[in-house]
Amino acid sequence: MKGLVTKAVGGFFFVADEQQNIIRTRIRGKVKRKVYPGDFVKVNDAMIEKLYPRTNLLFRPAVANVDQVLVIHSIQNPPFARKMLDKFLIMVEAIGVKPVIIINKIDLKVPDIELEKEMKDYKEEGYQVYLISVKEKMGLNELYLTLEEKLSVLAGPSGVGKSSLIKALVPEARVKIGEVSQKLKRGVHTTRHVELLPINKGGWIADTPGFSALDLRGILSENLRFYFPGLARYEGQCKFRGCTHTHEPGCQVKKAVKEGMISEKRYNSYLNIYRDLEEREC
Ligand SMILES: Nc1nc2c(ncn2[C@@H]2O[C@H](COP(=O)(O)OP(=O)(O)OP(=O)(O)O)[C@@H](O)[C@H]2O)c(=O)[nH]1
Ligand SMILES: [Zn+2]
Repeated sequence: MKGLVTKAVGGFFFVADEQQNIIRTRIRGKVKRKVYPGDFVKVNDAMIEKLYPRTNLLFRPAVANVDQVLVIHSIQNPPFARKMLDKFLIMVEAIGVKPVIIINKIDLKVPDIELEKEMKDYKEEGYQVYLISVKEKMGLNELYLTLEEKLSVLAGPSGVGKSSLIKALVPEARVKIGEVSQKLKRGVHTTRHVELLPINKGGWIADTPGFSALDLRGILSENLRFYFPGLARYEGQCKFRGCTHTHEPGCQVKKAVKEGMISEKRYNSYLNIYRDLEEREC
């Protein structure tokens, strides 16, 4: 059978079939490459015989074949911060995985934030945006649908509700199993093993969130424009090849900002982060 590795621990690999039934396997010595959660493998007699090629491999958490990263922020506690959200989006874009924006805690009333308006820019740029409250179970059904048939990883700053969301999404019994095995593991190992948890109709979510700390190391200012979909659309249309859309004459991006085709806030965010990166590169 072809299966999905959900967890690798102590020389064992837990592999799920299409119905999300999980069996414990070992691996044949002839499979030389390291196998990660998210990998597709061929299993015979509870032995992994083959590793299928992967589309990507994330680090921290180490998960293969990630379909989307759910970038979660909260409206309050911690307060919503656009620059922070933009940086998370850049990180996900840079690894070539699709980001999905989630704003949590919409049950908290914040008079000076018009969330719908704030999110309009992102939607126009092509991002899926979900406004939810894990606490009040608002918006979760809609979110559920985007998780079908996909492997998702959560990312976002501390305290925004990542663990709460995972618990809300994964059926009760499965979470309990996860918690028990977590306790058992702690006694034996100190390392944290990523586990993929089944959600719905072939959907999986990693129980360990990705990069909660933010740094854009490895991202060059000259490449930043590719990680803003609204700007990337104009690639090759400016007067100068490799135009960074910052100071060059004949820039179609700047023109589009003036004409209201590109969100001014998003463009300013680009300039702001561009300068941060440039400063670091000096
Ligand atoms: N008001 C409100 N509080 C929430 C909601 N979701 C989560 N919280 C609370 O926010 C706090 C942080 O939630 P966690 O799920 O631990 O957040 P996290 O992102 O996993 O945090 P880290 O583990 O630090 O990365 C907890 O006190 C939750 O009860 C929500 O929808 N509304
Ligand atoms: Zn330009």
